[in-house]
Amino acid sequence: MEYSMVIPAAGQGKRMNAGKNKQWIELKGKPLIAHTLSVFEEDPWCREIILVVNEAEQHQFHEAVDRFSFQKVTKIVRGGAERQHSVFEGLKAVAETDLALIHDGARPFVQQDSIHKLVVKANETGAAILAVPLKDTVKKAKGETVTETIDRASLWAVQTPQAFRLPVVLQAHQIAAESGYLGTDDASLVEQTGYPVSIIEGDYLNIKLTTVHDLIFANAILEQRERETYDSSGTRL
Ligand SMILES: Nc1ccn([C@@H]2O[C@H](COP(=O)(O)OP(=O)(O)OP(=O)(O)O)[C@@H](O)[C@H]2O)c(=O)n1
Ligand SMILES: C[C@](O)(CO)[C@H](O)COP(=O)(O)O
Repeated sequence: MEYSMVIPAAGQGKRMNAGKNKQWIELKGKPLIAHTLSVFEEDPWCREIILVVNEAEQHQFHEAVDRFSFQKVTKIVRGGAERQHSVFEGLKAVAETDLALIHDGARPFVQQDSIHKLVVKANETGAAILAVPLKDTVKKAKGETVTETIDRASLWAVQTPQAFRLPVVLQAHQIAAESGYLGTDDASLVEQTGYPVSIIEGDYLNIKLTTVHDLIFANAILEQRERETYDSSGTRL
């Protein structure tokens, strides 16, 4: 089962407050975006990657793709003001394919088994997302006063990749662009069309690096994975 991958990386990383696009923050000596691209470069099911970047950094992204030899990056396209606009530009650049996946450039830790479970489901249903059950209680508030506690039994923390038959997600983006609807994920646009979206339980380690605190978790995850890959004598397992 093959898929095309759209990776939006055209944000500014404002909440990270690093003074640059967080995609260039180095983890173990490698830029964040390179960690994310490696996942799909190494996935045999991934047939092409469309990288969506901001205009000011196009050259920098081309350099990174060459430096790390990301052969599957077939196009680097310009994003837009919002994540949704960037994704739409990426989808328009996808070559004819059955399945299009969309994955945040800021999520470097998604693992192949989660991706493949998602792809199998999306092949069946036409639309599927990765998510994890919420672990915290969620409340609504008006100012500093709680107004409602939401039953968390049916709540999920949504991740990416999100996987869709290409015509389904392209049409949803087209409709949203015409109506001015702005969603925080691509599945919400598909839901707006009435198309059912399936959930596949993912992995809590598939975090999105958004604020500086997430870098602590990121380095801990990398340390843990290194320990799993090498034994105490430094021999690769
Ligand atoms: N106009 C935008 C905004 C976001 N993204 C991408 O969408 C992913 C998820 O967005 P987010 O984590 O919010 O990244 P930023 O928008 O860069 O962060 P911030 O909101 O803190 O500025 C990121 O890989 C980001 O680069 C994008 O391609 N185009
Ligand atoms: C798409 C997403 O990662 C799903 O949780 C999330 O909505 C992206 O939000 P952001 O504010 O654009 O990072």
